[in-house]
Amino acid sequence: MPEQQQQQQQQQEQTTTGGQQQQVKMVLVVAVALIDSQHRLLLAQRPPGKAMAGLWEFPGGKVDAGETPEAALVRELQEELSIQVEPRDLQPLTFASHTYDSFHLLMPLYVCRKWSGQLRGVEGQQLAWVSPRQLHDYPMPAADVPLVAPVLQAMEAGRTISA
Ligand SMILES: Nc1nc2c([nH]c(=O)n2[C@H]2C[C@H](O)[C@@H](COP(=O)(O)OP(=O)(O)OP(=O)(O)O)O2)c(=O)[nH]1
Repeated sequence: MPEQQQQQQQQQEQTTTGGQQQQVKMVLVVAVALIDSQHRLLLAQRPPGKAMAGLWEFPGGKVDAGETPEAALVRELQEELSIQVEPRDLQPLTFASHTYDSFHLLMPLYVCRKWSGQLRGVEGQQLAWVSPRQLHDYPMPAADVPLVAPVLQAMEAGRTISA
């Protein structure tokens, strides 16, 4: 095997088996940019007592073992917001890949414009419907910052399509 290829393989093995490299705890979270007919985005505030309390995030949560990201998101939206979403109405938009102090977050972000049910914060979390202009007034977790531009684009695209 050529030396370069051998080095690449060794690097891969170290990353996947732990080898000499530092182990990374990878956390898979799935989240949604829920956009309503007035082109506003739903943000949820992280409650007191949790990590990053007070920051505004995209609704969602951890993907359980054996679950697809879409199934996890459908479940989380039912549990957190009491709404029903069809997997086909979840459009992949972008993802976050961010290293926090104690874990690495990998978070696919979907856009959803269609749901049923009466939306409410089931866990008592504060919710806000936010216009593109207001979005910068809502402090978000570090991982979410690079997602703001694509989300704004999706909000604007919806406005153009429905105009
Ligand atoms: N749902 C969501 N989570 C986010 C966003 N940005 C971000 O860094 N996260 C982080 C916060 C948490 O560490 C993790 C979400 O998992 P979670 O909601 O199940 O975790 P949690 O800390 O609220 O609660 P727990 O179940 O671990 O007690 O992802 C976001 O926009 N939406």
